[in-house]
Amino acid sequence: MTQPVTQPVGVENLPVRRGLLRPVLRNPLAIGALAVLSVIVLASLLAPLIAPHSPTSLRLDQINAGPGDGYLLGGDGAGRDIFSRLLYAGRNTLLGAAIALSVALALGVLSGLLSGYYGGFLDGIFGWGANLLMALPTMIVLLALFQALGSSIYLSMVAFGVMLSPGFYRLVRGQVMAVKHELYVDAARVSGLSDPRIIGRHILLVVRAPVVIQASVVAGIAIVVQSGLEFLGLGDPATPTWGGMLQDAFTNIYTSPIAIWWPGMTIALTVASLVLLGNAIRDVIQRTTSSSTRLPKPQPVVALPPVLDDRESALLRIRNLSVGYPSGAEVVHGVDLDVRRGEVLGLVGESGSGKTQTAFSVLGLLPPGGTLLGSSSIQFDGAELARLPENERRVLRGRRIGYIPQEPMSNLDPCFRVGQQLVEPLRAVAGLSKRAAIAEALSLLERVGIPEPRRTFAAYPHEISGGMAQRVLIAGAVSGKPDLLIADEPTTALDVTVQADVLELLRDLQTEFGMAMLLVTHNFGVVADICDRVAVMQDGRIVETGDVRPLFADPRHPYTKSLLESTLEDSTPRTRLEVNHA
Ligand SMILES: Nc1ncnc2c1ncn2[C@@H]1O[C@H](COP(=O)(O)OP(=O)(O)OP(=O)(O)O)[C@@H](O)[C@H]1O
Repeated sequence: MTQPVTQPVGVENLPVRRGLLRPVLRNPLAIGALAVLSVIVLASLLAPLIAPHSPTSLRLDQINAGPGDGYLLGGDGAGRDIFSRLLYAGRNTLLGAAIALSVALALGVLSGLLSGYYGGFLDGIFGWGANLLMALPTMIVLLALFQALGSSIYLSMVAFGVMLSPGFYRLVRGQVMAVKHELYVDAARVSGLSDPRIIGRHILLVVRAPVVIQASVVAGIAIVVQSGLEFLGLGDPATPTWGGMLQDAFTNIYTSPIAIWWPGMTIALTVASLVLLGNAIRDVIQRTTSSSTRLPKPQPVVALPPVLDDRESALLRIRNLSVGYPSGAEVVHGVDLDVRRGEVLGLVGESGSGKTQTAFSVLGLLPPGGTLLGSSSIQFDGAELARLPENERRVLRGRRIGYIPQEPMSNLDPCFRVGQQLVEPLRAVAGLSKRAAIAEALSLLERVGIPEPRRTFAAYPHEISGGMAQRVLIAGAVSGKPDLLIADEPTTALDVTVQADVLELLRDLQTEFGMAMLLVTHNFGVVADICDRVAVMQDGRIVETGDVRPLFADPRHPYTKSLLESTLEDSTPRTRLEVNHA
C-alpha cells in the first residue's frame, strides 16, 4: 500500500551532481601520482622562471661534470646545465605527448561513438579505416614520415596520434555496442531525448572509464615513443627534449654514467604516475556519477496536421499495420486498432502474439530491421506517425505519448541517481529550469506513492526495489502529461504483492490526467482490473475487440475463450489453438 508522505519535499541540498576530485583525492595512490605529475608539469611550465641557467648556455668546465660541482645535477656532453635542460625539455616532451593523445582521443572516441551507435555504413567506413591503420607498422611509418615531414617532432606526434586512434575507436565502439540496446537507452529515446544527448549523456558516461584508463596509458606510450625517436637521433637537436637528453647521456655513459639517470628517471616517473593516476580515476568514476547539466533549448511543440473526422473518439487510430523483418518474417499482419481519448484499451494475447511489436510501432522504436509494411497507418491525433520526421516524432514521445516499460530495473541507467533520470527529461523536453525540474520530479515521486521522495531522488537504481523503480518510471512517463500512455506489461516483472498497487496507481493517474492508455498484457485479470475495452491478439492479428464487460460475459472467438478460461482456471495449462481469424 502507498504510505503517506510525512514531511514536506524541499529541493535544497539534493546531490544532483557529484564531483570526481574529492573521491580521487581520497585514494593514496592517486595522491602520490598526482603529486609527482603536478611537480613535473608545473616545473616544466615554469621552466623560464625556475631554471637557474639557459638550456643552451655552455660552460667548458662543466662538460660531463658531476652533480653539485657548479650545476645542480651536473653538466651534459656539451657543458650545458642538465637540471635546466630537464625543465625546458619537459615542456616540449609533454606538449608532444599531449598532441598525440588529443588527436587519438578526438578521432578514436568520435568515430567509435558514431560507429557503435549508428552502425551501418558509418561502421563499415570507420572499421575499414581502423583496420588499415592497425595494419601499418607504427615505428616504420613514423620514421618514414619523419623523413618526409622534416625534423618537427610535433608533426610526428600528430601522425602518431592518428596511428593510436584505432585503439580508442575499438574500445569505444565495443562499449557502445554493448549498451546501445540497453532498455534504459530505449527509455531515454522514449522520453524524447535526441541522439546527441543520449550519446553525450548515457553512452559517453559508460565509455569514459575505459577511455580514461586507456588515455593515461596512451599518454605514457606517447612519451616513451617520442623519447625513443629522439634517442635514435630524430628530432630537432636545437630543442631540448627528454629523449634528446637520453641520447646525449648515452653517448657519454662511460665518462658520466650518472647523467643518464636524470632523463631516464624523469620519463619513468612521469609514465608510471600517468598509469597509476588513470587506474585511480577509473576506480573512482566507476563508483560515482556526475553529469553535465547544460540547460537544453526547449524544443518546439509539434504542430500536428488538421484533425480527422473521428478525432473525438479515436486519439490513436491504427489501420492495416503490418511489421516485417529483413529475414522475411512478418510478425504483425494488418492490425486495426483505435484508442479513444481517456479510455484504457487492453491489448491482450499470448507471448509472441505481436503486442509489443504493435506498441513499439506506435512509439517508433521497432528493433533494428523492423519496418512498417505496405499501407500501414498509425494516426495520432490526426497526424500520420509513420510519415512524421524522426525529430518531430521524438518530441511527440515524452510530451504527448508516454511509455512505461516491462522491466523497471533495466530501464533505469545504473550510473545515475533516480532523481537525475527524472530531472533530465523534464529539462530537455519540458524546458524547465534545474530548480523547477527538481521540484517537479520530487512532486511526481510523491504523487506516485514513493514514501520518502527525497531519499529515492538521491538513490541509485540498485538501492530501490522493483516496485519503487516501476513507480519512478511511471512518474517519468506521466511527467510530460501525455495524452496517450503506452504501458507494456507494467506489472509482469513485479512481485504479486505490489502488482495491484501499481495497477491502482495507473488507473488513478489515468483518471487524474485524463490520459488514454494502451495497456499491453497477457493477463485478463489485469484487463478486468483497469481496462475499458480490450483487443485480443493472436499470431500478429487482432481476433476480437470489445468492451470489457460484454467481452468477458460472452467471448466470441475461441482464442479469447481459451485465454479467459486459462486466466480463470489459473493453474490449467493453456493449449495452443489453431489460428482462426473469424
Ligand atoms: N527483432 C526481431 N526480429 C525478428 N522477429 C522479432 C523481433 N522481435 C520480435 N520478433 C518476433 O515478433 C513476434 C511478436 O513479438 P512481440 O514481442 O510483439 O510479442 P508479444 O506478444 O509482445 O510477446 P511478449 O509478451 O512475450 O513480449 C514474435 O514472434 C517475435 O519472435
